Amino acid sequence: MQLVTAAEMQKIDNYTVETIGMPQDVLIERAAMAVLEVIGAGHFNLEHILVLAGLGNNGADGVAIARLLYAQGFNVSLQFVGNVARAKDTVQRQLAIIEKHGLVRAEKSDFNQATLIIDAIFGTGLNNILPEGLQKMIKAANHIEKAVIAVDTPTGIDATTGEVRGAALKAHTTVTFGYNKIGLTQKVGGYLSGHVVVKDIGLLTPADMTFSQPERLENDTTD
Ligand SMILES: NC(=O)C1=CN([C@@H]2O[C@H](COP(=O)(O)OP(=O)(O)OC[C@H]3O[C@@H](n4cnc5c(N)ncnc54)[C@H](O)[C@@H]3O)[C@@H](O)[C@H]2O)[C@@H](O)CC1
Ligand SMILES: [K+]
Repeated sequence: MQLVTAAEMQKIDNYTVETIGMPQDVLIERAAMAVLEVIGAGHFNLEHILVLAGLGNNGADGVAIARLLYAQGFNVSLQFVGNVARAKDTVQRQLAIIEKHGLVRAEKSDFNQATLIIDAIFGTGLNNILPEGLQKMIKAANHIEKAVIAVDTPTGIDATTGEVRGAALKAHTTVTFGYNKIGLTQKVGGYLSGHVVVKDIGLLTPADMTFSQPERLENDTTD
């Protein structure tokens, strides 16, 4: 299996979108569909699904996931973390769709009511310690031990090193896109990611791509 750093994943994302010309919204839709597959295949309690979304592409995946769940008739709440006015274009486009679709954003989340939490706050774009308010929220969410599915990476885990950036939302399952990330296999990140499922969403790798960590065979147990 090939493991990648956050920077390598960003290079692959950029190549797919900028060089190949795959629309980002297509990748977001495929990412959301991949997460729905994992939700459907698991034994999660789907009575009340809470989607926590950030302001970048990880958040855009989250809005698309909430929309697909809503369209299937699930009881879903979508809550943003951060000021939506500052969200990336990809998020704004997803928001414009759900507005017409009828899914209303929740102003405040009730963790106690949720039977499943979808973590789409930060993914491979995480580059700093989490804001203090978010750290508090994450610690409170970890405390009540709800089932969490992380989108691409658990929020707060550095995808390259597996270190916790202030606080991290513990996942039961992490659905990661394209390649598994080194940080989801090492240190605390390995534990907090739970069961990691790698999903193909149509990302394309440049032919001359080099990776910092050599590919390992599935049954290779050497370090
Ligand atoms: N780029 C693409 O083409 C695709 C990206 N995808 C998703 O997009 C994610 C990466 O998206 P982004 O690069 O937009 O990044 P994120 O959505 O992970 O983060 C959003 C932004 O938050 C800011 N940020 C980082 N750390 C912060 C901190 N500690 N406190 C406050 N703000 C902080 C950064 O400006 C970052 O770009 C992936 O994990 C994946 O889920 C998928 O939708 C597939 C396609
Ligand atoms: K996430």
